[in-house]
Amino acid sequence: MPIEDRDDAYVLTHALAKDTLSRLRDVETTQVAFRKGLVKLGRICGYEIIDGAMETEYVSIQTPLAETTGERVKGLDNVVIINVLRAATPFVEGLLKAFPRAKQGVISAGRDEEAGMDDDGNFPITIDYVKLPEITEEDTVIVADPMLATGSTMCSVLDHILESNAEVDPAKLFVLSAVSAPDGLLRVAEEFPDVDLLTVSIDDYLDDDGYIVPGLGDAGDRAFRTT
Ligand SMILES: O=P(O)(O)OC[C@H]1O[C@H](OP(=O)(O)OP(=O)(O)O)[C@H](O)[C@@H]1O
Ligand SMILES: O=c1cc[nH]c(=O)[nH]1
Ligand SMILES: [Mg+2]
Repeated sequence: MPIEDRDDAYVLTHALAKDTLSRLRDVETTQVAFRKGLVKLGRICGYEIIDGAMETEYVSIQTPLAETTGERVKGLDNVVIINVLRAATPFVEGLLKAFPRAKQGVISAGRDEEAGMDDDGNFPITIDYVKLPEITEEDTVIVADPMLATGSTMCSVLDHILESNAEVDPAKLFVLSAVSAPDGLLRVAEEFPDVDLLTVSIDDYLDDDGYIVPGLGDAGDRAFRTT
């Protein structure tokens, strides 16, 4: 089974996802390789979500030689992908290879690193820009952000998504990350019990600056070559 239920989250265990994440973790990985790795990981995660969480239906097909029965994935037109700027941009580029017809939303969210974490381990979050598509009851919504650390960003993002769609519950709501910290998973699960958390790795802990250890450093800085 490529998706394991680990209590805190569902973990995507595809060997290529682990391989790709290991390359992303390496401090020697260059900006270009890092960005390409996030794209690749997004594509693998997309395929795994299709395999593990979406249904198929039988369809009748006429090949050049005979009539036969084929299988198609249901609901691919009812997928919404939310890109949490900025680090999710290459990750979402990969996801879109699996869900090319997805509706897309964008939320620009940043941790106030200067203010730092408060005593409860949360960061102040600045949300600058929100543009979301309409979300319907048939939709599978995937909120993508490669890093889930304290969970402060994701909780703010989910507040915005759910407030802007207060009348409608989507069929499924996934939070997809590459690397998660136990604290962040717990916080999102407590505040949003109806959300399914998907991740490639649950790492060990957060350091005093709110970085995931062992983690991969600052995903936005590594992908965009800022410091
Ligand atoms: O769980 P949290 O403690 O909120 O941390 C996770 C957030 O931190 C990073 O974004 P950052 O604020 O560095 O913005 P960036 O993507 O522009 O680099 C990351 O992409 C997440 O959005
Ligand atoms: O470890 C972390 C934590 C937050 N954001 C990142 O990019 N990395
Ligand atoms: Mg960053």
